[in-house]
Amino acid sequence: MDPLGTMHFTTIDYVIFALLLVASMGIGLYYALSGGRQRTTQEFLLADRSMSCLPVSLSLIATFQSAVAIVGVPAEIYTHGTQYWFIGCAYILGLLIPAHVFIPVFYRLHLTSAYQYLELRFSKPVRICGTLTFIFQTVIYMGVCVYTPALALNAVTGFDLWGAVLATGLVCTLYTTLGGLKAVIWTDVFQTIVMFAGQLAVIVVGVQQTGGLAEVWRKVWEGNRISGIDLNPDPTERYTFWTLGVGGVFLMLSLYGVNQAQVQRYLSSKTEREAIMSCYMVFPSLQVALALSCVMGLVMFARYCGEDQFHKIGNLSKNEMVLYFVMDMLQDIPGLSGLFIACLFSAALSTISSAFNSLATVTLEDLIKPHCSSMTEARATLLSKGLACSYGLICLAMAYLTHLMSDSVLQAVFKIFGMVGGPLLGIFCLGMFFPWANSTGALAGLGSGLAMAFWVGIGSIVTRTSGGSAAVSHFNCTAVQLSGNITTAIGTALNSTAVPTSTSSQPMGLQRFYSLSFMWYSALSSFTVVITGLIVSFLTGPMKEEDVTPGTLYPLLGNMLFFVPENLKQNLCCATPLGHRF
Ligand SMILES: O=C(O)CCCC[C@@H]1SC[C@@H]2NC(=O)N[C@@H]21
Ligand code: NA
Repeated sequence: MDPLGTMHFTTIDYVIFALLLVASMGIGLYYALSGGRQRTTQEFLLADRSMSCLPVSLSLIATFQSAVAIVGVPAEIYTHGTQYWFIGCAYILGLLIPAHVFIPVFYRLHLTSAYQYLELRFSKPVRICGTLTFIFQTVIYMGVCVYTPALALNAVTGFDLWGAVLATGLVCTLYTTLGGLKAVIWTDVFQTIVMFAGQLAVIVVGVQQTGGLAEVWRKVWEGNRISGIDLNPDPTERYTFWTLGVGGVFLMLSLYGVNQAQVQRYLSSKTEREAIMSCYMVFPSLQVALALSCVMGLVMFARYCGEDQFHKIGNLSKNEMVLYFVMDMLQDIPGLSGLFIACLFSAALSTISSAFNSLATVTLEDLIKPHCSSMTEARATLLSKGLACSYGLICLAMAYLTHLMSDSVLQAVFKIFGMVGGPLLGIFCLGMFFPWANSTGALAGLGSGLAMAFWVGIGSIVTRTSGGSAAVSHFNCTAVQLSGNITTAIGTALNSTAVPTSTSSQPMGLQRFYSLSFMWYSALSSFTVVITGLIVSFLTGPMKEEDVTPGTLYPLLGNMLFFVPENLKQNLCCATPLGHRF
């Protein structure tokens, strides 16, 4: 094992990587030539609303489990310990609320695009703004998802960067354009299995090569990587139980509650019950995905924390050192490094294919169809295929911009979701829970939410203080004092990889605002939307409940007071309109 760039793939590794691409293409072709042969938008965009909960739930996971998590989470655990694992607590409410609030409303309105809701509840301009916001968020996100695996691979194995980006982008564009949502969902199922297998392989081999479970646990424990629950209420602390467990709920709601890619999967289910079941089934698999990536970070720590190992990865970027670790573990076992490469690209493919398909859906449904209602079904389907294809090419261009991103892609993605997904969550909540909200209020709300989010987000990037630059903890995992020169080596390495330790004097005023943890962006921006939306609605004449389109309100109060008898609720304020019992 000598320095970087000399890790070679054997033929079998390339074969496994090629097999992943061929299998994905095969599924795409199968759905292009079977069933209705993708001749209607109902089939191309919604899989004929015939899906059952198992494939939908695996596709829901795959959509927001990209190479960013596969590479970024282990790097996070390695450098800062297991505090991040507490995001698992956000999955409970983060999936229960979508299952019992958002899915029933969207499913009973029989929508195709989530943003049709905004026109039904408010007006067409609100729908257009929602759609454009979603397109902006998704185009940036998928650029990061394509670039991350290719960049990390290239740095560690010399794997041709643009060859990988092109191969991934083109194969993905092809099978998404050919096979529609059915192909995207079933390739997601296949790719999720490959993702889990690849991570498991690294963990098993890593534990075995680091001296077994007991040895790994001892090193991890002595290297204080196991973080206890951090109840620090300071909102500028990057990851605490509050930023992850509570801030994370808003992040999950913006993704699993109102994001078009996920809503489309709920709508493709054959019944509302199947859609709700798929949301429930996401919970265990998402916990497994989180556990795999966290354990991978712990095994990586145990492997390299020793004084004799650290020099190998001391000067690598976070993402590169994860790939180095993987290649270090799997290099000598034929095919396993190919399996992990397939795992990395499965993560990327399953995310960007969902992005292409959802982008094509909203562009057709929200931006094109309303202006040419006379379009025939065949033309509409052809157009949605053309859209999926053109979004694929845009994605490759976005991939190029991504290498400007900050070192931690995980952090960059959380910021994108917080800054753009948060305001979208806010506008849907404004519509569903507040009957008085009108479309002027909704537009003002969305605008203020985006302004607030971009103010804190850009501010944090400009002043490079997003979420308080936590000090990088020490790497020694043995109680034994390190000999002089090695300590220097570790110290030097730390300086090159360490983020500047948080300044002793707490930042004040605006500086403190900019150092708000990015995990609070979703909550902050969605609250801004709701509060501004309500104020502007009351100022411009609030709507009356009877004027609101039926089925677009979620009787929050009515359902919270489920224990109050119906007749009493009738003459109170918040009767649950019969037939809309959620
Ligand atoms: O694309 C990625 O993998 C990074 C984004 C992660 C999005 C959120 S984080 C909580 C939930 N768990 C996941 O695996 N994805 C979503
Ligand atoms: Na994915």
